[in-house]
Amino acid sequence: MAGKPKLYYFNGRGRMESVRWLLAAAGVEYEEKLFKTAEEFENLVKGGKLMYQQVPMVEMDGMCIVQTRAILKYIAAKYDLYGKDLKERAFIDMYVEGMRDLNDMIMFFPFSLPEEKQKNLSYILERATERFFPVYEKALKDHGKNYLVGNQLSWADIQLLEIILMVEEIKSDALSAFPKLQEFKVRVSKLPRIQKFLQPGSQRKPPMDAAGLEVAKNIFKF
Ligand SMILES: COc1ccc(CSC[C@H](NC(=O)CCCN)C(=O)NCC(=O)O)cc1
Repeated sequence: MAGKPKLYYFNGRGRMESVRWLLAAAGVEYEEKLFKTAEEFENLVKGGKLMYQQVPMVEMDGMCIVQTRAILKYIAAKYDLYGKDLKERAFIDMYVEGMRDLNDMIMFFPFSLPEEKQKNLSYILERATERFFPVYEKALKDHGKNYLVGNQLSWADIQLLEIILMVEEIKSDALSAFPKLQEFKVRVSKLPRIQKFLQPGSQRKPPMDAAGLEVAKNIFKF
């Protein structure tokens, strides 16, 4: 019997948070190997398990999977969160890739120069509310079902809830013009596995703060 997946990363969201969300939505328990220092990370690199000497890395099913998209695709396919056919999979990919574009803007925002923070924040919110959220609002409206793709929960729904909550951390009323997204957020947040992941004390990580940023900079030598 294979053991639980092991997630190798630092104690922050970074590029691993979407993996945490997807495993939680799949109902899969996992262990975290959270390194705190550059030395610990270098020892992991020396151990030879990192194909490109980079993390995130997820050890599962006898593999050391690296590259966040590769990890997410494997988990989505394995746990029936990747649509029922190629066309559904294509829509899931289109949706999650757009969400990744927005996620990357938010993920790297803490690295903004002080004099650019306000400009960058405005840019993130403009893109979220003018480019990305309208796509998912329309998709929910046109599809007329509870989920973005097909008639069951998929990776795209999990990623959408994650990005909605991240944008609301920046601007709490970000969904004010998106009634379908508001309904979606309430509905998906109530799914038992998601509800459990959203509870305090879960393996979900908080937004990056100044201390966490310094840890990441020290580990990865930004
Ligand atoms: C707060 O947001 C972040 C974003 C990224 C990171 C660093 S993730 C670790 C990095 N991995 C990658 O760049 C993977 C890219 C694959 N396409 C890493 O392992 N850096 C070490 C190195 O590149 O040598 C930390 C906090």
